[in-house]
Amino acid sequence: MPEAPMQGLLDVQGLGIRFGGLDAVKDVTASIPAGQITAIIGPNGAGKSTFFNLISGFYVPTAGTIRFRGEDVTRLKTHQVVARGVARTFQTTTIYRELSVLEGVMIGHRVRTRAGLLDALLRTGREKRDEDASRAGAMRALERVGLAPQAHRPAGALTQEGQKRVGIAMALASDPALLLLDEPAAGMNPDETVRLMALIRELVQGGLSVALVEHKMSLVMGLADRILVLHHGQLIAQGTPAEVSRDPAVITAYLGSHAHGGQMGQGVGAGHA
Ligand SMILES: Nc1ncnc2c1ncn2[C@@H]1O[C@H](COP(=O)(O)OP(=O)(O)OP(=O)(O)O)[C@@H](O)[C@H]1O
Repeated sequence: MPEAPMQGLLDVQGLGIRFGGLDAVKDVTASIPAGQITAIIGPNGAGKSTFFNLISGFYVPTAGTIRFRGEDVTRLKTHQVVARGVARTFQTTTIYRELSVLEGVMIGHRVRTRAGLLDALLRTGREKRDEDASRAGAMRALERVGLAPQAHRPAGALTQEGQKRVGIAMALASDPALLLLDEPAAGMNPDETVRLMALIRELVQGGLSVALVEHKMSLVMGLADRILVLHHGQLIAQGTPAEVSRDPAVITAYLGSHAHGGQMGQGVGAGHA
């Protein structure tokens, strides 16, 4: 496959990580463009989560480079990557049920950025100094996900959909340029999924760039501008949803995967692209 031109918001070159004898991600060269929605897909065990953990600074690669806005961020720690404008959500968000939604977003954000959990909970000097800025950032983030009116409710009182939005607000509170969403639609019903897609589109229209890992093909095909397809840790295809869904290598990869063959098969045949 020809190498992708290095002109994205985030570029990876020859990216790889080995666990023991296994190449979970191998020699991936790709770009995540600015102002678009990029989906990372692939059958079970393809390396999607690992790729995500690499580009968000949770894992240090054993090969290759990661550049964000042209800067080499390959070996930076997670909070340094966040500070440069990359933030991620998690499949399951830890909600502090007794705290207000606003406090939860503030703490969730701080834990992943500068102050540690103890700083945040014990309100050390550093925590207090930054609290006002943090509160304002958290409030802006809640506005962006439509939760401002619920800011002072206990987080545990929100619906599951509301709690998912809290997870997105936690990531947005650091005001990222690139938002990484880890299976955002997991556990959502079709109506909730449609509302989530509308929210992601709104965020992108507001200037954010988004990359997501997602199993739900209806969401991927209906939302993504660009798709990267991983299989056995390697990039086997990239392109628009229409291009990727008729790519023979992609179809073969999914058909060969017992767990997800049917799912991708429906996506390909149902004309979502
Ligand atoms: N920390 C780790 N240590 C050892 N092996 C790992 C680790 N993380 C992932 N792997 C292995 O790397 C491969 C890729 O896993 P990964 O979770 O990235 O795939 P995935 O595409 O996200 O899968 P799924 O769709 O099932 O979530 C798998 O074989 C997995 O067992």
